[in-house]
Amino acid sequence: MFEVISVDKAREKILQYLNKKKIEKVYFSEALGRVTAENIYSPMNLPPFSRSTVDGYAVRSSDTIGASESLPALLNLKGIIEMGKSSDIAINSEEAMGISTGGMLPENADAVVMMENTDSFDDGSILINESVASGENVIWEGEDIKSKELVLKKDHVIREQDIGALSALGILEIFVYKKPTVGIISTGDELVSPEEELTPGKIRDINSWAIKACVEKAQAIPKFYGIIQDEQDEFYETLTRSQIECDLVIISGGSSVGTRDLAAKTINDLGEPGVIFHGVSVKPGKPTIFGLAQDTPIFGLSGNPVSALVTFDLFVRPAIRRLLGLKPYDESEQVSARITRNLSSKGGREDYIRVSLTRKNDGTLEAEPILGESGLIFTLVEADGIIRIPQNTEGITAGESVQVFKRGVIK
Ligand SMILES: Nc1nc2c(c(=O)[nH]1)N[C@H]1C(S)=C(S)[C@@H](COP(=O)(O)OP(=O)(O)OC[C@H]3O[C@@H](n4cnc5c(N)ncnc54)[C@H](O)[C@@H]3O)O[C@H]1N2
Ligand code: MOO
Repeated sequence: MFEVISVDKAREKILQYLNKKKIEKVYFSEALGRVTAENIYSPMNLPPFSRSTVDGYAVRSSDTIGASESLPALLNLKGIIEMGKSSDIAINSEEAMGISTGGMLPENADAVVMMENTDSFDDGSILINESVASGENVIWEGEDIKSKELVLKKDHVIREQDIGALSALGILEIFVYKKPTVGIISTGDELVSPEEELTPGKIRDINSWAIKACVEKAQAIPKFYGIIQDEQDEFYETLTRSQIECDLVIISGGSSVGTRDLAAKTINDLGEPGVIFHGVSVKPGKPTIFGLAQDTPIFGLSGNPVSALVTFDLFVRPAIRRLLGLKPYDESEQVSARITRNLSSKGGREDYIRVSLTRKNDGTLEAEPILGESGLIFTLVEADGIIRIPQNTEGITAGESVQVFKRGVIK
């Protein structure tokens, strides 16, 4: 039998071995949610020229001193600045030019008077009914960011606005941490693929597909290695191939200690350091394995689909997030809710209970436990999340507030 360690210890050990992030270049518009692997500096001033923030007249502010509705300043209209065109005209003393919001300020102008604060006089001149200060209604060249200034720091998670900023600066390619390729192996003589007809004793493969979806959701790239039989040579050959081709490998099934359970043995057969731990004091997911073959992290998850998915969240997702340069645990994935029933738990073990969530009229959430064996995928289909009963408690009482790890979108 295996020796179990706590969930915290298991997570600590996993992260200890996951410190080799790879880097790749991506097109800026594909970078949402990725993490910068370099400091990015601006190649230019933004805006590249001083711009008006209103529709009106570009002026020299000194020409408007003391102007008011009762005593307007009369300025000569030198023309109109067209949008998207460079203005090489300069204004001189007592001159103004028509300008639109975003238009390029003519040379010598340092302010813009809003249209509504002017009156037309004749074709060639305009009355200015207010005085404007230097810089009023203007964004100066480089006011947003200056050439060589830091745009995005290394280890920054790229958001929508960052992509807009990269576009503004014409920064087309950036270095980010590489999306890990994750090998997925399902094991078991009883498994067939979803297209196949079932014959007695067979079941369709759940884990390959559910884990593939988990991997995609975690922003990594899944790579299927199919269903392999509980047979040593095939297992060894597939694991060797996947360990070479992938950044991380997930095996489901064969994690326990039965004679057919080949995962731990095969990970050890692949060489040093082999299995790092086998067995975690958690339900479901007790037989979880973590090991390394030639530096490639390998997870052996239980064949029971609910265990496989719960332990993916607990152990594999933090590992993938680490390789992507993200913080291993994302607290935004949790919400608080009130539990509707008493739940007991064996001390010395963390229990994860599936729950369905209901939004009450007062806006709070209620969590209803869904009990059942970890082989029952529909207990997870009906669930909106999972709650944790900590290792050193004997349960939770109805009405208590609990943290729910979301497994889906809360309606
Ligand atoms: N004598 C003991 N037996 C078991 C123990 C134990 O402590 N002593 N632990 C049980 C627990 S808890 C778990 S969890 C499982 C772990 O088993 P394995 O990881 O070795 O997985 P398998 O035996 O291969 O499969 C378990 C179960 O899941 C089904 N399965 C497997 N793969 C898939 C798949 N891809 N899609 C759908 N279903 C799958 C498989 O048919 C089995 O029913 O061990 C218990 N036994
Ligand atoms: O530890 Mo098992 O994962 O309860 O089904």
